[in-house]
Amino acid sequence: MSRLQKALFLSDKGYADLKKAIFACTLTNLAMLLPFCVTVMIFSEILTPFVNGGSIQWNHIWMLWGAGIVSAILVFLAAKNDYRKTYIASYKESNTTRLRIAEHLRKLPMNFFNTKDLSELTTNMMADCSSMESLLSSTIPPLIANGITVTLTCILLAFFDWRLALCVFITVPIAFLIIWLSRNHQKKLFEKQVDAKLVASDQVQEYLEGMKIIKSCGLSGSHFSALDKALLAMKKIAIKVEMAVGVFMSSASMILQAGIGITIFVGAILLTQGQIELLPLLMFLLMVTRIYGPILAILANLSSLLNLNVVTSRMRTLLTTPAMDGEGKTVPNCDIELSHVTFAYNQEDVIKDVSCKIPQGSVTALVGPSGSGKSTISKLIARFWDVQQGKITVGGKDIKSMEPESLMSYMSFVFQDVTLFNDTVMNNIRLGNPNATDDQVIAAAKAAYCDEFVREMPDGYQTVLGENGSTLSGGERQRISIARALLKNAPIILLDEATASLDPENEVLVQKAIAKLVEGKTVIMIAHRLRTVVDADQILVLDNGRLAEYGTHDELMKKNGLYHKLFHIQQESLGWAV
Ligand SMILES: Nc1ncnc2c1ncn2[C@@H]1O[C@H](COP(=O)(O)OP(=O)(O)OP(=O)(O)O)[C@@H](O)[C@H]1O
Repeated sequence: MSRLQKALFLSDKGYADLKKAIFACTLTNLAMLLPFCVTVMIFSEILTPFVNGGSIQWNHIWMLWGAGIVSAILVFLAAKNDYRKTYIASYKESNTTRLRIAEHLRKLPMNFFNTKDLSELTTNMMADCSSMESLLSSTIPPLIANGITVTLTCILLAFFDWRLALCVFITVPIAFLIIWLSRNHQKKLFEKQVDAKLVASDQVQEYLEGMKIIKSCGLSGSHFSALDKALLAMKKIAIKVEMAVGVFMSSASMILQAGIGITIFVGAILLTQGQIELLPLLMFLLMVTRIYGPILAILANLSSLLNLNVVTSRMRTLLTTPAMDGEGKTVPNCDIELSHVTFAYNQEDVIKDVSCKIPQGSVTALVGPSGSGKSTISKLIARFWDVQQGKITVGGKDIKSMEPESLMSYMSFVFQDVTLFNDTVMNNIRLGNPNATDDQVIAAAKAAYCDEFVREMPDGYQTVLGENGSTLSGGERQRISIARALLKNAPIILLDEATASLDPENEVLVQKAIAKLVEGKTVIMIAHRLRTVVDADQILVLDNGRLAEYGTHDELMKKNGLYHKLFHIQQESLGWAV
């Protein structure tokens, strides 16, 4: 893999396309020299009689006109090919990169998402990929193509008159030096700009997410000062970047174009000394006016390329973060065992030396005070995170050795916060099993008591739910998630007491749906209300990350420990109901 391919995170196809784009762009640049050469030749035909005497050769001029038309057609064809090869290929490649990032994200452990927020990842996938897109389409191919064209023109001019050619290019190294020396300053500013954009998009997202609070507390936009500040900072740094780039580019451009003056001056001396004739000198000067455009384009593209690292560093961090690996294993049964499991999200252990067995086909309830680690245990069993000490096995196999996807095929979740996608009801339920037919989806929806409310929607199962299904009630969302789980028909069900915040009518429907879902399955249930767990086969009582006690409801009540205490507190609070 070449350094450029590595630096730009290009796929093999993307790199091959980039090489084709550079070639196509070079062809266009060379083709564009043709009409110019024809113009110079026509000019020379017209001027020759004035300088050397004689008459204008009209047949030559008409032939050159014909050549001009042919060269214009060639330019058109080359530009069309160039456009196809550069822009279309770069859009394809950035699409591939976005999919690659999405695919990689899916395989990353959840602790990666603890350190990144949503807007940073969105920026990674959208803005950084767009910057790469523009590097691939409008920076790298023109940079290399212009480099080749300028070198060829330089050789041509040197053949014509090496002394004048030297005058033309004498300012080029100085212009390059200015851009090169300014690179650190530009890079720092560019980094600040990228950070400011990130902070601003973070603030915009927070502002939109907090709209309910902003409205309910009567806060106007200007009161949301963090957003104000972030947008102002972004504006300021954008102006600074433009000013800095503008100053360096115009200085480089000014020094570069001083080469025309030097060439005219030296040309005039050579003319007076009789070392060059007037007509060749005029032709030379005409060609010189064309050379600085591509060199300036190289300088502009070079400064974008020098900031390549800033654009790619976040993408590099993301794509080089090791994914959760493992083999696509099958397990002989669904017995789950935790042995001496210890886990910390950051520094402090939140699960401490927990060991327990969850036999296949049993119902296990996880209970304990808030923050005791119930959700964490269920997420560790699903391998959202890897444990730091001890191990978790399913069917005797360490889940660390199992590919997350194959482990996930044994599990279904029903959590309180249901995620729905901006898609039809049918497709939202089908997520449980992408291969399910419409009839199977509808059967699962019926079993989860969704059918009735779905049919009342404007387009029934084809109704688009909108952003996270905001038009549905909590109970309806829950039932859709149960329909998904029913469709998946996984042998292990993880339930986060799903009915906690529902009204009685919805609670009955959801409970009935859950009863169908858990039939004959291995169930792990996070319970906040202890009256819902009295029939569980075993209850694991967690206290500050430790397994304080376990047993059936009756056994635990007899122990007179934490469970007994929590149960009584809840019974009493039920009596307080207003
Ligand atoms: N993503 C996270 N990053 C860092 N700390 C976390 C994260 N999720 C949970 N914690 C911390 O881990 C501890 C256990 O949290 P967990 O959610 O597992 O408890 P819980 O018993 O399910 O709580 P609750 O009943 O309130 O839902 C808590 O101290 C919590 O603050």
